[in-house]
Amino acid sequence: MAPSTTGAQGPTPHPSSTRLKPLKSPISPGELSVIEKSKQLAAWTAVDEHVLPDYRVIGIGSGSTVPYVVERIVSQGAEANKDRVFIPTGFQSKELIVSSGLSLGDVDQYPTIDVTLDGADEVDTQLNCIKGGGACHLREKVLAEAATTFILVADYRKNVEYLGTNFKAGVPIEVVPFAYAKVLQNLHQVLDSPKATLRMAVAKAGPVVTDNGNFVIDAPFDIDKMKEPYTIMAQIKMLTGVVEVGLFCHMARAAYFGNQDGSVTVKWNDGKVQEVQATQS
Ligand SMILES: O=C(CO)[C@H](O)[C@H](O)COP(=O)(O)O
Repeated sequence: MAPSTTGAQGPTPHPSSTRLKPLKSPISPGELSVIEKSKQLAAWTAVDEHVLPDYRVIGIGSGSTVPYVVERIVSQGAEANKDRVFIPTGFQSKELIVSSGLSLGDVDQYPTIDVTLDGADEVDTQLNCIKGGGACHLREKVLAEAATTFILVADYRKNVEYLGTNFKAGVPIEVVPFAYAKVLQNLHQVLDSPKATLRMAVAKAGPVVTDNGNFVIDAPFDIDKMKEPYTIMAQIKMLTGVVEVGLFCHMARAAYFGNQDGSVTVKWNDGKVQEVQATQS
């Protein structure tokens, strides 16, 4: 967390901090692409069903769907949000919380969270998911586990039968930097992931460095292994030097997928699947 600066006049607000935003979405629906619209539908529907008036501690995940989660929470109004605290999963969600005028907290202050809403790279029929495309999966998993209810939000492309169907980059694995070569070797030689690679930064020379100062390895596995995500997750997690694995198994209560036709598919952890007409305003 960035330290807050406190002067004689009291705390100095974050430069992008504003008062709570007005009720209406700042983004006109006509300006959104089909994929963006489906992310928004999923996020809004999930917020309407799971961010309840008496909830006080709310976890905010990472990725491109999460801004719509925050947008919808803000639309619940200043009164609904005034006694709430929002816990981020990384730099992006911290900025979102602060710039929306919501109160920021951290999981070490609030180890019990009423609900955490987060995106996913892919979700299977049992609500196992791949996370970590944005390299935030360590904090994301902590906030998922700390939450009484963990909810996934995504567009229709992420709704699959088996993990690894569309998301081919592999399982994101956060590792301590000095152990990365050893873990890569383990993945290549022991866990049958010959294409596992260190994730490299795009606008910086060298590897991606997570919000926790660690590196990320992306490890693709055969579909047969991905059909048993808990097994492969446990095997990876046992490698010394691994901090966290971007496979979230048996954690989500429900997953909301926005569809191209404007409906939302809701998959529940008891196997129930619903098609709902999405929230439009
Ligand atoms: O796990 C994540 C970051 O670590 C994200 O939630 C995941 O990558 C989905 O992001 P997006 O909605 O942008 O596709």
